[in-house]
Amino acid sequence: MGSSVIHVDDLSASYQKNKVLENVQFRVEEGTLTGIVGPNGAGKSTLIKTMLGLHPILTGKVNFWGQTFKKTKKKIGYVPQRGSVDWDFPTDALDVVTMGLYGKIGWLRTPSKKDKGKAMEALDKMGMNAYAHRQISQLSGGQQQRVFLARALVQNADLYFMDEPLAGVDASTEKAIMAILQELKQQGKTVMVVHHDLQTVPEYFDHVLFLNRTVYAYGKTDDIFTKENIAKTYGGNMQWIGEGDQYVVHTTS
Ligand SMILES: Nc1ncnc2c1ncn2[C@@H]1O[C@H](COP(=O)(O)OP(=O)(O)OP(=O)(O)O)[C@@H](O)[C@H]1O
Repeated sequence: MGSSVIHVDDLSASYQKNKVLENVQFRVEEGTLTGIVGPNGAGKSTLIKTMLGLHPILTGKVNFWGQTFKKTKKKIGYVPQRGSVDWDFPTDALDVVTMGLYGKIGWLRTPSKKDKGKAMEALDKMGMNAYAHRQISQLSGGQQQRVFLARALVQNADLYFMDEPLAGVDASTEKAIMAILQELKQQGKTVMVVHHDLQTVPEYFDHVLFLNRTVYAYGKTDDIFTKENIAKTYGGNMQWIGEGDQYVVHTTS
């Protein structure tokens, strides 16, 4: 059994006076692949941002390997929501991926040939080597997402947070991204992914975090991905059809 990588205790966060996270509490074991699910506005993005020091903590504590984020941030990778990034920034795909190495090579150093080689390798892995010198604004949404994944790969972190990497991508990109997530897990890395499609949760994730302002359930998908937990987290808006491992979930509003 792996040891706990993430400890979140009594975490709350707000925007002005609007508390959007309250008493959030969970532990995540090393080498797990967790899907973070919950309705729109549940606080999934805010949870990640708060854990990574991008949004202030109102109360509570977040630890990685028993230490603060500041002390461990080099071991942590983050893939933000595609919509939150300025894609008009004039840079090409290779540069975006090379930036993933900056934690290691330092901001002031010009990337070496070897660094560029590593970045090319990651682009290749995501099927994007032909687009290395394409401006990022001229890539499709799915291609931008692949570039982001390549950037996370070169960072070679031990823990990854990804905010909806599968949103708006086609079936082949979804497959490519899931293969990478599985590979990271096989390497013993810990991955947390905000995910919207409840139907694919049992196939994609070994753990699931049900979030709606607070944690409704966290644990092994086999144990806690139940009709009851979905109903609790989503209110009356979800309908469960089928039995056993037939997960067919419909939004009714
Ligand atoms: N910058 C902001 N200023 C004010 N309120 C915000 C801001 N960002 C998010 N919120 C609010 O905080 C709550 C949680 O938002 P968050 O984006 O974390 O939810 P989410 O679960 O990621 O949603 P979605 O699934 O729709 O992406 C929402 O009510 C949202 O309106």
